[in-house]
Amino acid sequence: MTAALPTDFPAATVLGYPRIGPRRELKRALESYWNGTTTRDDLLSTGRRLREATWRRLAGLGIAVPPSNTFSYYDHVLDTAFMLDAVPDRHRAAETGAGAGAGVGDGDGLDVYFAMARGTGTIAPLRMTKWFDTNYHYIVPEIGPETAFRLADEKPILEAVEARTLGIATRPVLLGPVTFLLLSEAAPGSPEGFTPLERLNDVLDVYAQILESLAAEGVDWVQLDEPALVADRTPVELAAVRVAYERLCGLPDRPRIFVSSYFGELGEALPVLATTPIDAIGLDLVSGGLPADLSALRGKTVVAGVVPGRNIWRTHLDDALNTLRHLRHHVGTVSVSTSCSLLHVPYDLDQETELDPAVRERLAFADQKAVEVQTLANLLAQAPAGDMPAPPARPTAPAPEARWDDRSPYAARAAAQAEHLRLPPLPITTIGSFPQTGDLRAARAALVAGEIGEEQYETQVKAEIERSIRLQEKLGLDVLVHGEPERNDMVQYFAEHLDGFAVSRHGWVQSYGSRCTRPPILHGDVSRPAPITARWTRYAQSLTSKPVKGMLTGPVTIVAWSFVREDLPLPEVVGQVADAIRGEVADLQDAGSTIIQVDEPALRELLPLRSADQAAYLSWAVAAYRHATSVAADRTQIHTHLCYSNAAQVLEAIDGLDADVTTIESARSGGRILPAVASFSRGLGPGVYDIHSPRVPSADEVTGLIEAILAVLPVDRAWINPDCGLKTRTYEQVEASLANVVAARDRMLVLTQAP
Ligand code: MET
Ligand SMILES: [Zn+2]
Repeated sequence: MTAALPTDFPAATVLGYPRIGPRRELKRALESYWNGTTTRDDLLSTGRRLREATWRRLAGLGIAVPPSNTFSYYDHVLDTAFMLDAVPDRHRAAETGAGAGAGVGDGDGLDVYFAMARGTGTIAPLRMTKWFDTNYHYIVPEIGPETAFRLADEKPILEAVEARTLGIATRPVLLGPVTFLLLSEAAPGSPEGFTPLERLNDVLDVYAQILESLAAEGVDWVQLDEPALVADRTPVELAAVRVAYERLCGLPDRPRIFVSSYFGELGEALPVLATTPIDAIGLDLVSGGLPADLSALRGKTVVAGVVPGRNIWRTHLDDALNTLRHLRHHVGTVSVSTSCSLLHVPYDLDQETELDPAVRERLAFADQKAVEVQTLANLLAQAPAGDMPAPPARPTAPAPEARWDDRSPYAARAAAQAEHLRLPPLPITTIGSFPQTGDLRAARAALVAGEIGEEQYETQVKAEIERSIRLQEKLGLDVLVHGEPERNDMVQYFAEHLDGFAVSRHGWVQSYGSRCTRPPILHGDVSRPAPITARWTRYAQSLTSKPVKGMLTGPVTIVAWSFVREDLPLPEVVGQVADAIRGEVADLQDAGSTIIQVDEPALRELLPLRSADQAAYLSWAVAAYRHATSVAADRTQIHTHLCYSNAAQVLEAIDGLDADVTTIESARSGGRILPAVASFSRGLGPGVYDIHSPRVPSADEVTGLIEAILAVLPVDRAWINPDCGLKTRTYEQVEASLANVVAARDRMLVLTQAP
């Protein structure tokens, strides 16, 4: 069957939509499936219901042809790897009798799929890392010279058919082949110098097959997402773009091809893409400006991303309309869309009945953005033809001058701290949070609902602090934490206690798999009306003679994980938050804390995608951190913590934070960061326990990781700790794992101190 004559691209569209469910239904369905309380059929039917609700909702809001295949049981990059059968051998073993041809689309392959995402009792998962400069994490596929690609999962086709059965025509969304390969890493054992992009032609065979099947199902348009093209790309990579789209466009029977780019400007990739025969091209006109030369786009449908897809402020409709009119004048055919998928914003502002109306009226969530897109398409249709000067680009603020009071040189601080703290060699610490028990979550919900009072809640928080302190003492850890039981989330907690922030009730966005965060809304000037954390740390310290670390979230991370006002330059907003955190450092120190940790796990996340912009960012980000921490006296030991990041890219900046001790995720990626951090001149704790998985590492395994650390770091600067906080684990897992960490460290000490 050949596709019917394809129709024009819809006048208004969104590039994607949240998938976790308006009430996080998918989160619940996944977690209960994983812990065995519900069946696979329960999970599959939740998936079906959420997809149907999405398509109906978008159609109801005026999005005539909503996107499909934007749903995922875990992550869309993982879906793509699975679809292509890029399944590492170690995960194939997790197959529970489903046999070859089992997909996620039909549910048969779910166990292998989840093994890739989360590991099993014995098999390590694939690596996970941040999706461009967002707080969403994707699973990193492993591709080798031998990976045998084939169409193993028909999910994109099944979803399009599923929607059509409901009477809704959709536009299937696929991760583009070039971005897929650029985000993949070489499978272990690949020859030196191999890059996954070398496998482009084989991957294209499968994409060709999918496009042909979609055409046969009567699909008019397919969307191929190529966000990797907004970062710096080599000539070889740009040539791959040409190869990919000439090949796919050359298929005799195919849907029309829309290539969307987002998170920045296409730059030198634009002329390459524009000279392939693709039918439509998507530009993110929120994070980037209009291309200087619009003539290259003539003859294509330009899908103009003028409605911000990843923040929650209303669109400036006048500016957006002017951009659209200018674009239409110069290129001809223009459709209106969001700047990127709406995956990164919450569902519906109408659910937020408790928000301050003055803040609320400035906001738009996913559903409101769909309406904005539709509104703009109508305004554009009514607007007379003719040129319109495009609104001037938002001025980029000059980076503020880096200012902080320097602490003494590290050697002097280290001596003062050694004298004061008297820690054993290879000290063991944790990253801050201890398991958030069901009881605690229930108590917090009861407090919010007014069912229990502050006092009762506080009693329960104190009981949790005591429980974690007792456990840490029993296990023999050296630097304790209070466990953060009073914090719902490491950013939201601070937002709730600082002026200038609002918090939403249902504003969840997916972070990874079933995990969501509820980013606070930073809408005004930030200040600290009263001290926040010192009293909890002081209480924990009253229970033990071991040092208890004070625990703070850094200014960059607080801003990175919030929705941030647009009317002030980002460095200025971060500077305001740094001031508030500096106040907390001072308070903790005054309350007797000898060790204070200021976490910056999001340091790399805000790193601009283009290398030309990176140095300026790193300099103001580092300055903010140093401003926040430099109030510490020499003998106060400052720790920082980073995770989820490809930290290698920002090592110099991490060093520039000048923290006395840096703890960093490492176990999850098998210690591959170690060679790069060996040059660190201060204390360093590469993680020896991957807390993302329920697995308990054996003492032997941890010993191996400590050995690898000591191969690159001197004993007197090495710290032993997990990869990240323990809040997502159970007490049982944590106790068993940390006991093995202590056993491994003790074994190592005997070895290193043997004569
Ligand atoms: C994502 S980094 C987490 C750091 C925080 N202190 C915790 O342990 O939860
Ligand atoms: Zn972390």
